[in-house]
Amino acid sequence: MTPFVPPHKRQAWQALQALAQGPQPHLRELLKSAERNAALHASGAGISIDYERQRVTREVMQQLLALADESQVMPQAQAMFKGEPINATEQRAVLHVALRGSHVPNPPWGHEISKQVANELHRVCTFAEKVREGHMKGFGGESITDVVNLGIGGSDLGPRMTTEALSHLTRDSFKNKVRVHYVSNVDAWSLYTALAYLNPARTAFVVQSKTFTTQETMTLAASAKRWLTDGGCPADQLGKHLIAVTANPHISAAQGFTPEHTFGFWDWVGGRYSVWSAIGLPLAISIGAFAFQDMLLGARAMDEHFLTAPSDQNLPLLMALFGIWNRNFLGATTHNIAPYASPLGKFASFLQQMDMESNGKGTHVDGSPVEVATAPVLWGGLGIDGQHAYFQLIHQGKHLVPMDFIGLRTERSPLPFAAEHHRVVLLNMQAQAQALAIGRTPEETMKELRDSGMDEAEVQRLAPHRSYPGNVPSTTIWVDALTPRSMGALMALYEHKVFCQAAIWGIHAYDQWGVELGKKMAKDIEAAEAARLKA
Ligand SMILES: O=P(O)(O)OC[C@H]1O[C@](O)(CO)[C@@H](O)[C@@H]1O
Repeated sequence: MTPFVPPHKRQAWQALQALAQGPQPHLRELLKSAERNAALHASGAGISIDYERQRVTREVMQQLLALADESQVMPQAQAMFKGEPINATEQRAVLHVALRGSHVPNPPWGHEISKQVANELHRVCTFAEKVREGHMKGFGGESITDVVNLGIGGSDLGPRMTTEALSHLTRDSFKNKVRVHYVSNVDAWSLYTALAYLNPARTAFVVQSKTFTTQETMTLAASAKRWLTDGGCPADQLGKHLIAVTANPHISAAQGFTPEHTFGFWDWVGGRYSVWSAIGLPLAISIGAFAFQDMLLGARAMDEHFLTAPSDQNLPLLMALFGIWNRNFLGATTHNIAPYASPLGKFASFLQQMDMESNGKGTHVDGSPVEVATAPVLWGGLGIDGQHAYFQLIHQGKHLVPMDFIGLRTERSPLPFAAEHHRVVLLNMQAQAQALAIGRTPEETMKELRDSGMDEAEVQRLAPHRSYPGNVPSTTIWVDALTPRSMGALMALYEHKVFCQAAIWGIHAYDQWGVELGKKMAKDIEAAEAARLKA
């Protein structure tokens, strides 16, 4: 690879700047070309994207793709898949992709890693099935019926989000006798409300922490042990109720977690990319080992698509490029994620960590300050609910908010009238995308008001309030149906999008030094307080 050049010094970046400063056709104009619209679609791994509502002309697309080339995005991706230490500030490889490819012949990351991954995956899946079948017994010999996940950030958001997205698939499963709960917040109410109706004799805790030093999680784990002993569990039987998932098993072992209840992963798995590892254990308990492995296969399918699809058909790369165009050239400071499928209610929260903890950076890989914008503020939630809450701002406010609409082509809920619900959901999604894109001019508004019989003075008074500037860019992401496989592909799509953007911005996506200062200060305050009490 050639020496690092900051993004704004690259030829394609400068060409894009010139294009952005020139006359920009409104989406209303761009969308008139049926030929253009027909070309702006791509698909792979069971997912397709429609991007005719991005504010891109042929010239812009050419330069965006040239920028990806000039930024050596794909050689950087190959370096990641080969296990090169691309997380340079922590001197680590970044191999979450290996977690879903242990079956791949001749893996670029090497057979040894695949072997380790396959072994641990086997342990996780076997254990998850044992719990689901009621063979995990508590101190009184009764089966465990409730599993409480204690973890935060990447040790919570991935399994929590996917459990909500996919557990409906297993609701009727005769095998699953176990409910899974999640507690991330160290606020006592959070633990109290999760435990209020649980029976200590039938409850197990999965303490998930890559480091096994996170203060919030360790505080929750200590209280969980206390709750168990207060509930009658003899101290020497606590191990029956405690499971550790960590990359630091020597720390969990020192705290009494047994080897058979300890599941490992590796320092080359970033917390926010760890749901594919043993961190997925509560999800596997919830949806079953088979479905969990299916999710891994979906992610692997997206990995293959990412590595092999040509640039102009490559979903993660295209989504990264639209993000760069909107952020760096059209000046959007935020980005909204709007799933139109209620099981994806926590998807935006999951992506917030993935995107903002990865790319909320201000230093280039060579240590120089970044002079262009990096990750936008990513936010969102279920589109249907957003329509009746914050979409007002997106339609008429002063922020430009590019959007990802996520829709399901088929919906499989067992309600007999589900098709009617799905129809209403999808027509709303399509209407919002179109309304945001084309808007409604004052002239069109006046005509509509006049046609409704309104008198002219009222037409003049109301038209400015009832017009819409439009020109809000969006991508519509179509998922065939919500299954473990498509979920895996969708998550991996965003992971690689984040990777591509970091590769173009020239920043490290896989460290998170920004979160450390606050942690250190909390420790300093704690130490000062302890010293004051001792004095
Ligand atoms: O799994 P751990 O080590 O408890 O860390 C939890 C989370 O905390 C962070 O380090 C941020 O503080 C995240 O990156 C991570 O996912």
